[in-house]
Amino acid sequence: MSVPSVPGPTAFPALAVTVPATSANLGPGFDALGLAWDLVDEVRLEVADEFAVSVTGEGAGRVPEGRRHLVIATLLSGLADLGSPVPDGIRLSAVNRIPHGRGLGSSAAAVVTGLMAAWTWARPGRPVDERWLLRRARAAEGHLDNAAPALLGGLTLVVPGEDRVVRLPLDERLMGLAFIPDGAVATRAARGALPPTVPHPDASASVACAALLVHALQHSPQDLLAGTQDWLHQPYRAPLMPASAALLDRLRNAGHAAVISGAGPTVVVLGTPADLSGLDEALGFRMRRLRPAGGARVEFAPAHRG
Ligand SMILES: Nc1ncnc2c1ncn2[C@@H]1O[C@H](COP(=O)(O)OP(=O)(O)O)[C@@H](O)[C@H]1O
Ligand SMILES: N[C@@H](CCOP(=O)(O)O)C(=O)O
Repeated sequence: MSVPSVPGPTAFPALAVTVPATSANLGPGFDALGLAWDLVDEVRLEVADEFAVSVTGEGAGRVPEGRRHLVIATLLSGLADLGSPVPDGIRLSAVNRIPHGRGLGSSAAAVVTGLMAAWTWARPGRPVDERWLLRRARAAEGHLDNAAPALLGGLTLVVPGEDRVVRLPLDERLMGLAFIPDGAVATRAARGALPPTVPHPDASASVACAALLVHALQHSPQDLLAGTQDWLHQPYRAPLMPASAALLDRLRNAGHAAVISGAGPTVVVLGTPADLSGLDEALGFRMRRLRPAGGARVEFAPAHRG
């Protein structure tokens, strides 16, 4: 079946999409909890005669160009899924701030960007269908704990077995401090390091910690250290990121609620401004203060000139 071509570029207004970085897992909430941060990718998209990609910042010169660029590939598959005409070309220009392969949800941000644009082009004026977007994001990513906060902002919980998400309140004092290493670890490789089963005591301790973590994030920062213990993924991934694992241990032994962000290798310390003050630089890591942020936004943009 051939896809109908578009009547003309004016059918697809130029779009500006912003999507935040995210920390998935947050310790014991593997594939379930996620938090959006004020570190944002900005992408401008418009229909053109061919596929053209221009990236500044993170991933510049390294991400695939043309149809294989993750935002464009997701946008095209989203349009096709919605039964929309698919353009012959797209011009994408991106200002990327989310580092790639560091556990801060860059790929989920790219997927959410493409899906938000697809929805806006295919269903102009209609509020985004959250279930559709989450279903497509799960198909692309395999898990929803990054895409959910990237879409909705704040703290989110993925409902098990469903393409549904609950947005949770967050203590207003909560902040993060990221230690971002120079080297990347692909999420796919980090998922490959996980065992098929875990001991029952580890699973039951994780349930208690995940529940305590939600309580701590909502009302009780003093419980963050106890609530961020993890037995499900961080220990198994430590050999892939020894410097991050060592930093994690050092910070936790000093009483800080440090976790591996997503699949790593970034380490994020959660806490109030007072909890995070006085934390020192770590060799081989750059530090970035993070504040919780809102979710994805899409706006009409002026057409490209020249
Ligand atoms: N903004 C982007 N534009 C194009 N490709 C991207 C973008 N962000 C991520 N990617 C792709 O996703 C890969 C990183 O994904 P992943 O291993 O899941 O790590 P992360 O923890 O950063 O999401 C990059 O190497 C790149 O191929
Ligand atoms: N739950 C996932 C989260 C991956 O997050 P990312 O930011 O590293 O892509 C996992 O732990 O595999």
